[in-house]
Amino acid sequence: MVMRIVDLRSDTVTRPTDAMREAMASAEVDDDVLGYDPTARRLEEEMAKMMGKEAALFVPSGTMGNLICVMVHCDVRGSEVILGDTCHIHVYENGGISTIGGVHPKTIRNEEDGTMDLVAIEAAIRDPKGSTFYPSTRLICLENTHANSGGRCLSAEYTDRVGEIAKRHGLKLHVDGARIFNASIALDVPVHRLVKAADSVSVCLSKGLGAPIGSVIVGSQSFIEKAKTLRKTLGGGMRQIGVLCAAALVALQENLPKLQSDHKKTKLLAEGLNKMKGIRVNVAAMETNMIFMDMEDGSRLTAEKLRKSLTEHGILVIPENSSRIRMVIHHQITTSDVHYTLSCLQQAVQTIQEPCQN
Ligand SMILES: Cc1ncc(COP(=O)(O)O)c(C=O)c1O
Ligand SMILES: C[C@@H](O)[C@H](N)C(=O)O
Repeated sequence: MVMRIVDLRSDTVTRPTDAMREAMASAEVDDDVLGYDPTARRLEEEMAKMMGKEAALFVPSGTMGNLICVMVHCDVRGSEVILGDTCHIHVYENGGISTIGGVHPKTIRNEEDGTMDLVAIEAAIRDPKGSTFYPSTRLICLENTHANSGGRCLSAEYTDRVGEIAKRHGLKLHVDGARIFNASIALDVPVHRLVKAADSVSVCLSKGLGAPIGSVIVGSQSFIEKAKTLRKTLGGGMRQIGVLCAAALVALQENLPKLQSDHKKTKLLAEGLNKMKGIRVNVAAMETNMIFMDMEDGSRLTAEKLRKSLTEHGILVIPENSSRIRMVIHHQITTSDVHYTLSCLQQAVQTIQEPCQN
């Protein structure tokens, strides 16, 4: 029996559309190491223009995009980067900025809305006079949207303020913009305005945009030239990458306009979940395409029990911890999938909480 699958694990799970596969098959390609791949060049020019930066570079993943950006900015031994304690670079990238980049992380608590307190940022900057003992601060990293706070958006004004702090202290600013397009749509602010203060941005093509692979980093011409060399050093120099970039160009065309509806489906799901006994969702905080669904104390509900029950109905989710499940909406989740998820979850909640009545 073919089971209905509703994959809410992440927005990284989308399958390439037929249009993407056709574009991949017919992509114009060349060797992007010996020269440049024409389709990659088209994507990079398009992304640089959209982000309001001089140049762009296709990279195999967001993790490599962030690593390259941090390493280009922090190219002096003993460098330190200020970043959030729950940001992706610090939590999910295997400590690559340290193990490979030799860069020291200085974490600051991420607030519930994904920001870091501006006073705390400035206070964390090392005093250059203390260089006998201290690493030297060279970079501040932000993440927009901020995944571990549930896809919360950082405003352009907040990013500008962090940029002013960076400039005042001769530092650079990197934005992990894996889901920057979600922030742009949710805030109704063009992406180039959101990242105006940033010296570099890493943008995922493989998340809400639905491309099968890859990210693009953007920055100044000289920054991207250094980034290209470092990409090769890290083993990311790729040959006929037009096959991949062609899919990303289709994704920009096809799926960028769908992000608004992803957010609408997220709200529909969040509001439905929040009505269930023993379940809590901070609906107002679900600003983009992610939901954190919390189980109330004493509700007999656990993330594992609900995950197991949902999986039996073909609904795939990832628990954040024993009493929280994350659900991520993407363009291959339909409104009917949202209603199906709500009805399966209602049934599971009922069964777990009132076993004797079933
Ligand atoms: C905020 C954020 N930054 C960076 C990444 C890394 O992207 P990738 O999985 O392509 O390495 C992810 C997740 O995938 C992410 O959620
Ligand atoms: C887990 C993390 O690496 C991924 N970016 C996600 O949000 O699914």
